[in-house]
Amino acid sequence: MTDTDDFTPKVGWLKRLRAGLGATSDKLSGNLAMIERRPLDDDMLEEIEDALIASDLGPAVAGRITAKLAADRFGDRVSEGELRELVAAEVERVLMRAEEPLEVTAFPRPHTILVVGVNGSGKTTTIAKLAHLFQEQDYNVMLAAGDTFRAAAVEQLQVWGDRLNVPVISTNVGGDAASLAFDALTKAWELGTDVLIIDTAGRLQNKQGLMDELAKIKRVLKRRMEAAPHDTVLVLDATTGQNALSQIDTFKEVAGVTGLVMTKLDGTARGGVLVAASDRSGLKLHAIGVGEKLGDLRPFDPRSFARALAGLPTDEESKAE
Ligand SMILES: Nc1nc2c(ncn2[C@@H]2O[C@H](COP(=O)(O)OP(=O)(O)OP(=O)(O)O)[C@@H](O)[C@H]2O)c(=O)[nH]1
Repeated sequence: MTDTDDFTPKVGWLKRLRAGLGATSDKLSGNLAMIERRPLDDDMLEEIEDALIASDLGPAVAGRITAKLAADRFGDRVSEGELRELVAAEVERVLMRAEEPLEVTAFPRPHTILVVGVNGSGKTTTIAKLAHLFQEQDYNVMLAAGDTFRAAAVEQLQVWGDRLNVPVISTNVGGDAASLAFDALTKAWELGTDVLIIDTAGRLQNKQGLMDELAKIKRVLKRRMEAAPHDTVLVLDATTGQNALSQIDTFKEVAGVTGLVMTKLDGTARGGVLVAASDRSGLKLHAIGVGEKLGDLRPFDPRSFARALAGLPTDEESKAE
């Protein structure tokens, strides 16, 4: 461990979540402020729907919120606060269905997690953060540097492994990712390691090549352990906005993704895309990232997230007042 500052964020998770979502909730508020101009009519409903879509919540979520407004409040003057409450309730409903932390359930061990995503999505950092989360729960962890195309990716994972005091299995650049994954699984099995997290390449420019490689990794893992990988997690960068949605479609196809992690929610006004992504994909949402430190990635409480996104106090904050 070289730098404890990497590990411990200085403020609590709820504050970090609110600060992280600040730009997103400011944008939403800005977009919705026009509601107070006049009573709710058809044009106003359309404007609200557009504003919700412009806030990245997605057409389906936007449609449900406006339909509810139309049914319950047509002709009324609705305050911005009331509208935010309605947004928070719908966002909470969507995220309640999706939220599910990664659990170490495999028996025998190791619980094997394949991590996929485009280069630059924050995959490597996310793997380190997940390892840290598991360590906090007293599980021991092994990492496999399966992005064998980029020396920098292998080195970066190795640096995190050293910091976390976690073994990193790697091979030479250009080496076979599937045999690396097989070796790592064998080693983790022999050592009784609880969790094996496997990094993968993210070269979307060669979709067929990537699909073949990920399919081969899975096939080879299954030869060693039928149930592996137990999770195939797609890492998404929230700052890419709607692009994240097309990445989900692609990686569902090439990798059989089972769940999502969304990073960099602190660096963007486009955090609403988390809601659209969950609603549209039906995938599990394991954790969100709101900063660069190891403690900045967590499973999350849908209600607190929804209220912070809508710019409303969370239950905890209301109680503290
Ligand atoms: N602000 C912020 N930065 C993050 C978050 N997650 C990752 N990052 C940063 O994003 C940058 C890219 O992350 P990496 O993990 O290095 O991703 P990469 O190596 O570019 O891409 P991969 O090939 O996917 O590993 C790093 O500087 C991370 O610290 C987050 O939740 N918030």
